[in-house]
Order: sequence, then C-alpha cells, then structure tokens
Amino acid sequence: MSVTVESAARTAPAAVIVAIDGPSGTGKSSTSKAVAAKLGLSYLDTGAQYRAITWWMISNGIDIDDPAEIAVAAAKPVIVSGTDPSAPTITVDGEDASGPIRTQDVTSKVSAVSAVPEVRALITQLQRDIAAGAGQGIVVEGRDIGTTVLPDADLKVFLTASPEARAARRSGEIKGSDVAATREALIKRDAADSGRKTSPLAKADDAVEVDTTELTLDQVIECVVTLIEEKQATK
Ligand SMILES: Nc1ncnc2c1ncn2[C@@H]1O[C@H](COP(=O)(O)OP(=O)(O)O)[C@@H](O)[C@H]1O
Ligand SMILES: Nc1ccn([C@H]2C[C@H](O)[C@@H](COP(=O)(O)OP(=O)(O)O)O2)c(=O)n1
Repeated sequence: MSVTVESAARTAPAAVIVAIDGPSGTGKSSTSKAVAAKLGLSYLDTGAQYRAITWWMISNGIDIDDPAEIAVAAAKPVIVSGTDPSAPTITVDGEDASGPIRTQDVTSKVSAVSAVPEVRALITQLQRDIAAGAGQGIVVEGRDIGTTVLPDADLKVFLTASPEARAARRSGEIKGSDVAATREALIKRDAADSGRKTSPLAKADDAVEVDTTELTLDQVIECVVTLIEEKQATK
C-alpha cells in the first residue's frame, strides 16, 4: 500500500505557479486558458478583477477622476473569481459581471482605477490567496504577476506583439471597429499601465519573453506548455 502511495507521489506533476504578463492583445487570456486546460491547472484572469472593481465604481457613482474617492470605496465590492479554465467566472456582490466588465466604458476607465494603490493592495491580496489555494497549480495572467503578485512563480512569461498585430486581433473581436482607433486606444492604455507608480506593467527580470507577432495562437500555447513541462520536470 505504502509503495503505491509513494510511487503516485513521485509520478504526479508538482503544483506549478505560472505568471503570464504583457500588454493588451498579446494573447495572454487565450494562451493562459488553453494552457491551464491542457495541463489540468487553475486559471486566473486578473484583468477581469480590475475590470470588475471598475464596473462597481462606475455603477455606484464613484468619481473615477478622484483617486481618494476610489481608495475609500475600494474595499466595498466583493469580487469572486471562478478559476476553471473551461468556464472562468467573475461576480461582484454575487452578481455575474462577465458581460458588463467588457464594455467600452469600463475599458476606458480601468487604467485609472487600477492605478490607485489601495485598489492594487486589495486585489493583489485576493490574487495571492487564490494562487495559494490552487492545489494542482495555476496560470495567472495580468500585468504585474511576475514582478509583484507572485515574484516566486515557477515560470514567468512575458508576451509581446507589435501594436499593429494587437490592434488587428482586438478589432477582429469587435464588429465594425476601426483598427487605427483600436491601435491608438491600446497604445494609450499601455502607456497608462506602464507609467503608473504602483506595480506598473513590466517584464520581470527572470521572465521568458515571447514575441507572438508572427506566431499562431497554437504555436504560443505549445511554447508555454513546453516551458511549463520543463519546469515541472525539474521541480
Ligand atoms: N498568436 C495569435 N495570433 C492571432 N490571434 C491571436 C493570437 N493570440 C491571441 N489571438 C487573438 O487575439 C485576441 C486577443 O487575445 P487575448 O488572449 O484576449 O489577449 P490579451 O489577454 O493579451 O489581451 C483574441 O481574439 C485571440 O483569439
Ligand atoms: N495584473 C493586472 C491586470 C490588469 N490590470 C489593469 C490594466 C489593464 O489595462 C486592465 C484590463 O486588463 P485586461 O487584461 O482585461 O485587458 P485586455 O484583455 O488586455 O483588454 O486592468 C492591471 O493593472 N494589473
């Protein structure tokens, strides 16, 4: 009996923590979901959490241009993320927020809300708690996962792509959208996310950078799966 248990422990892959960061449209969400599903890991979309708190602020009449007002309200909403990669969920105060967090209004305001240090402190703690509770391991995607949220992650990946490729991908998702306008909006949001004082969008020194401009989504998924399997083999 003890032999069976010991050999199972030897062959089961060790829980692995993966951080995937990068700017908008580089393929973080699609890659992270697919990789997590393939390897039986949990998945956390941290951008959805910042979008959720932004949606709550807008819905509750908080002045988005007033960081002090945002800071005071930050602890009020209860944000819960479901981490099944085949059906990720997000609720705010028990209400499904998956639709409303993707509106243009939220997209245009999320950088301002997520720059407020009190918001980041709360959401960062939530993310660390979720990662700590993921028994089989987790793929966490965002902007500051490798640098701030999970600096001890087993693997850190930083995805990049040209602004043109990212804008083409994003505008492909929205019917009738203009690629040039999408490109300008992406560049503006990148600048805000990279320029904020508290845990800006940045590549961790020990992250593997993958330029996805000329790669298909399947190639990026395969690349990250290989990197994770290499880490698991040495854990
Ligand atoms: N390597 C790729 N080649 C082509 N399209 C891609 C690639 N990676 C992602 N996409 C598509 O680009 C869009 C944005 O991808 P997403 O994963 O949401 O990016 P991010 O999470 O970095 O903002 C999606 O429609 C996705 O299917
Ligand atoms: N770890 C994170 C994740 C997202 N954010 C902020 C900054 C981003 O512009 C917004 C939205 O992130 P999201 O990943 O949903 O954005 P896109 O999918 O790229 O449109 O949230 C952050 O500050 N830190």
